[in-house]
Amino acid sequence: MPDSAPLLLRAHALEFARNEERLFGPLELHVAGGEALLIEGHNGCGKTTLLRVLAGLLGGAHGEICMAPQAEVGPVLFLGHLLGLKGELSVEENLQYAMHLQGCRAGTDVEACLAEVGLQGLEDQPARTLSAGQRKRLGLARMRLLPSRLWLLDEPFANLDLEGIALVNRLVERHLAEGGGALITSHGAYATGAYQTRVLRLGRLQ
Ligand SMILES: Nc1ncnc2c1ncn2[C@@H]1O[C@H](COP(=O)(O)OP(=O)(O)OP(=O)(O)O)[C@@H](O)[C@H]1O
Repeated sequence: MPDSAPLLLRAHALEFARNEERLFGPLELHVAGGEALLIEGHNGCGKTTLLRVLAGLLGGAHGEICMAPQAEVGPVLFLGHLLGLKGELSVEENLQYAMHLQGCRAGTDVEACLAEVGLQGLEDQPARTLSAGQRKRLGLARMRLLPSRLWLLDEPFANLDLEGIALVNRLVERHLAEGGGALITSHGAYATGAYQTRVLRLGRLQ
């Protein structure tokens, strides 16, 4: 990473406990523009919990989390197991709704994002009728569409076929090339792309 790359996220002495039992930490981590941090570890080691804490979706952690100002880098994008899609809205309406709330990345639009993830032709289909892999692809289209510089991706490869896994890697690579950053959880069953810059292994650093 160039020294001048802006820091998107930094956590210092970050710890999380449940029922007085420590799940992870204390951790040090940071992600700058152009970087991907892969968070690895076995099932149940706390990867999703860490991402939810960083996204501000789960309270109760100790330590410091510093985010780049939203005015500069847009809202944080969190892609979780629950994709936050509206089942009664169509594929296209889901993206239009998200864009209405959060805006659009420069140089793209709903149609281009749907084509990019292979959902062209399904624009009018209600999201609730999509397969698990198609739903994940719609989540990826939204990820590409919104103007967020920081991506928090929880198991983005789950439910995808091989071509879908390559698609995730392509989208991340392009995001980094455009100055974005990403934290990506994985239990190690999938190959990440050449973009991977650093690995944080939960369950070993503690
Ligand atoms: N809401 C909750 N209440 C109580 N315990 C929870 C809750 N959510 C997660 N846990 C527990 O916290 C631990 C970490 O869960 P987490 O989902 O963060 O793990 P993970 O590393 O993402 O796992 P996986 O690879 O299976 O997705 C697990 O033991 C889980 O049972």
